[in-house]
Amino acid sequence: MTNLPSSPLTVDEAVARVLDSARPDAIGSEQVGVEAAIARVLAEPCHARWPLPSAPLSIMDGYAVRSRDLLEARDVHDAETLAVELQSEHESAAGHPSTAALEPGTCVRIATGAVVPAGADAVVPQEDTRRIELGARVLIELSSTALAQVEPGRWIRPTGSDVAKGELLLGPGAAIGGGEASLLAGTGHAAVAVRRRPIVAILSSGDELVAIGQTPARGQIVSTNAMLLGAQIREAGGEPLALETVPDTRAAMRAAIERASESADLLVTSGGISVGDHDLVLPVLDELGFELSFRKLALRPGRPTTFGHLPRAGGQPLPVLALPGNPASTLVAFELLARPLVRALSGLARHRWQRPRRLVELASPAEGDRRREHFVRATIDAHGRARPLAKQLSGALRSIADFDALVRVPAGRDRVDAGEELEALILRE
Ligand SMILES: Nc1nc2c(c(=O)[nH]1)N[C@H]1C(S)=C(S)[C@@H](COP(=O)(O)OP(=O)(O)OC[C@H]3O[C@@H](n4cnc5c(N)ncnc54)[C@H](O)[C@@H]3O)O[C@H]1N2
Ligand code: MOO
Repeated sequence: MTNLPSSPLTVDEAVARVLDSARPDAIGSEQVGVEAAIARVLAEPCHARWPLPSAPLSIMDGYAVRSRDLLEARDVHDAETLAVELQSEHESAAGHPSTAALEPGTCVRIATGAVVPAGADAVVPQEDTRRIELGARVLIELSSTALAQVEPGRWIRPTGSDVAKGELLLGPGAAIGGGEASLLAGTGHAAVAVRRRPIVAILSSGDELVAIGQTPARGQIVSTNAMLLGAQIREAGGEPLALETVPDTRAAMRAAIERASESADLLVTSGGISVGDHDLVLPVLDELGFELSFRKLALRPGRPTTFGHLPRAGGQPLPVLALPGNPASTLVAFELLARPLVRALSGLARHRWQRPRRLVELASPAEGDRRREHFVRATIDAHGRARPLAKQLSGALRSIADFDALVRVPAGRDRVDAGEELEALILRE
């Protein structure tokens, strides 16, 4: 049987315990196409298979030149402008490099992104030139600006200047977004090894719950927590596994937990974790050999939040976070405890497990709690100030809709006045 600790843990202590127990290495990886890797976590180091750019490329539309010619005219002969012959048959366009080497005293037309031909070592932008037609010949007159600015390498991206061949692109734990996928794909990775998404089983329980779409009878409510948790799990990078809503019977609860234990990397339950006669989550977990880590937190909303591990024959123990059923308690306790755990299990680098926190000024007062830290749901206005929602009861659906931040009112403060600054977790910008 589970022993109750004398004083509840603080949120920070509880988060540390949850994260210390995380075993990300128990979750494997899979090979996916690079586009499918977006929003996933890289599992292995990736090195560039070729340099970028793979040849010297022009940064400007203009003319590829030999800088020696221009520097000689400028520095030796004091020329203010210089006309060079255009090799009009050897244009270098993007995807169509010129194959001819540039002769002294000549230039070729070059487009942005096109390969600089052999012999050329600088580009002169088109706007610093004038085209002169002399019968069949075309001369390009390079202006005084062009002469003043020219130097070897001017307006050219050298081979490997973006990425060298073999360079480490990204390491294990990197979060892959569009930019990272572009870097990988552009250097030869059409497929990459990503971490498997942790499977998070969701179990909601309660005889009062009816399915979404049904009209609840008196005393019944629509079961919304599984959907809420599904959204939070996906946002955290996990894969939700929704178990059916179970009635308040030991047999049904036990069967659902055993099913979760077969395939999940984490089990999150909502409801049935308080001290009522019908609160069966902990008794059933105990029947199954639950190893308790903590049973209660100095957290509002979310006081009865419970965490521990269920042994599994021949495998890693299953971490179980039992969240209170009140919707705000479910949301806040998931955000504070389960989200960092899902991110840890997903293989993300440690500094990305928790949300960044920042100080916000209150635009209106926030209510506190004598014994518990209060995570107040608040909107953030255009000036970055936090305005707590009017309703903060943990059972109020109004208290979890249309807010931007969780503002942290320390335990022991009854009220914090407008104008004061508090730490906040920004959930949406
Ligand atoms: N004597 C005590 N009573 C309570 C205590 C206490 O310390 N001593 N703690 C209170 C606190 S704080 C909370 S929070 C709740 C938590 O209770 P449970 O986790 O056991 O949750 P339930 O009783 O099952 O449900 C609470 C509330 O949430 C609604 N609910 C449940 N599941 C869902 C769902 N899937 N979708 C939407 N809403 C759900 C449920 O209908 C209840 O209204 O305990 C206090 N009591
Ligand atoms: O902790 Mo309960 O979650 O306040 O209502």
